[in-house]
Amino acid sequence: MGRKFFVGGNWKCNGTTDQVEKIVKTLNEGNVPSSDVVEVVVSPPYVFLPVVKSQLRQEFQVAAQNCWVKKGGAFTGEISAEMLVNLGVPWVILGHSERRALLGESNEFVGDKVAFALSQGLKVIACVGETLEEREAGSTMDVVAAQTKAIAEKIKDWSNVVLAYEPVWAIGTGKVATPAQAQEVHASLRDWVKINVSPEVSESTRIIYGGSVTAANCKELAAQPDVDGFLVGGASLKPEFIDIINAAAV
Ligand SMILES: O=C[C@H](O)COP(=O)(O)O
Repeated sequence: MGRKFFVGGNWKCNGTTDQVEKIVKTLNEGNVPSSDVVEVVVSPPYVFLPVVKSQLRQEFQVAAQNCWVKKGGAFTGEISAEMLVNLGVPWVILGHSERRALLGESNEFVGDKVAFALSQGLKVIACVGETLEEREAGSTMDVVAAQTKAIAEKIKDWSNVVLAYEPVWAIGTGKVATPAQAQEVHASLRDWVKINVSPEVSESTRIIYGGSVTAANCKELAAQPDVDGFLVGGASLKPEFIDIINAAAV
């Protein structure tokens, strides 16, 4: 199949310069598989991107946690895709559920952002996932499909996209999806992409899981055939992130 395992660390809105440098030191000293085996991307807050990029071991990459939906200009407080490219930041996380829920980002807005970021040369970690209410109502796959469709309608080339399935009820709650729950949604999502985009894109696109991933649960999740990696929040700030990077290594 050849989908390289992908581990993203989303630091969210955390850190001081000292803390960030400490995390980078831990990452730099960690024993991890070669970048041929695992792709590692860490996502500090915007303001720390330059320092992290300059200090981080070369085989690890950085991602921004968001970017503006179109070309920069009179958009106070926003950061444009062109600026990230200019800084040499290769990746951006888009559509994270915290932004969807707290900042009202709609499926369509996220689709537009993904399309614009790709057009500028960024690689995108695009997040989808259902709330607890939606899961309990049995609409998990409808929600995930609608979020993915809004992206699929706006892009043609999926080679620079990683899909992150992050059930909202599992984010920061310690309530991780079981390996079977994660596999079920990942397989359905891969199927959706096969039918609605193409079999090739479905085969090659990495679908990673996010939501209370820790050193303790990552191996079992990583063993699922359609789990191609992780997007880690809380645990990416801790030394156990190194264990998570090693999750797929046998
Ligand atoms: O982007 C990462 C996710 O929101 C997961 O966060 P968490 O690992 O703290 O649950």
